[in-house]
Amino acid sequence: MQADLPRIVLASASTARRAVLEAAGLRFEALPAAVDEAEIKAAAQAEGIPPADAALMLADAKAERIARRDPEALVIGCDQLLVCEGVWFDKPADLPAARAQLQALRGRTHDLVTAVVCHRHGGRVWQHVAVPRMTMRDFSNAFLDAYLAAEGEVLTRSVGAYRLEGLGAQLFARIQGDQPAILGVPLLPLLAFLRQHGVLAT
Ligand SMILES: Nc1nc2c(ncn2[C@@H]2O[C@H](COP(=O)(O)OP(=O)(O)OP(=O)(O)O)[C@@H](O)[C@H]2O)c(=O)[nH]1
Repeated sequence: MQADLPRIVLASASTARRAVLEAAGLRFEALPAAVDEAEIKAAAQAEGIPPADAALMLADAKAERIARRDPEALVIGCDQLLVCEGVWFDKPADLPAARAQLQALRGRTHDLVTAVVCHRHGGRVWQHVAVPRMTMRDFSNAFLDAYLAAEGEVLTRSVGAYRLEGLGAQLFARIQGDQPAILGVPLLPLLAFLRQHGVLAT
């Protein structure tokens, strides 16, 4: 790698996001951004801010937090909101909450409003929002309990209380959108920006 390329930092604690970018061959450092997401989400909803703008606000907050430490770095921030029939869902606190959330989502269609931003030299230099649309089967409680038992606590790290890249695929009747965006990173638009920004080989 040439010496003058910027350091890339992913402002995220998400193991799925990290895995998507590592698998795509990106070399970066992952640093979690200590941002009060719940507070920003609650304020955005109270002000009637649309989900895509709220997700961008959250992604900006994470990127800004990390970018302050090194203005030269290219900092990637992401955020994903789940919206089902106007209701915003969050990562479930525990397995019982995951069960309740999956019961609320089954037999319905929800959007994963997925924002990614890049910050450098003190400001946002790029942004993108992808909105995969997920239609869940009306699966049985027996199926649901078997799924929760098979996956366990890891489901509390996902906004939908599922992992598509595994057994979770059996929860769905239809998926509109690409898998990296569903896992939390609109990958191809981000890679295109990084090439255009001279960070990746063309
Ligand atoms: N493994 C997996 N994770 C998913 C899936 N769908 C959503 N997620 C995760 O759900 C989380 C969305 O919540 P966010 O608040 O955007 O991210 P986070 O986990 O808090 O991580 P930060 O980037 O540090 O905010 C992300 O970690 C996504 O990777 C999926 O199908 N599989």
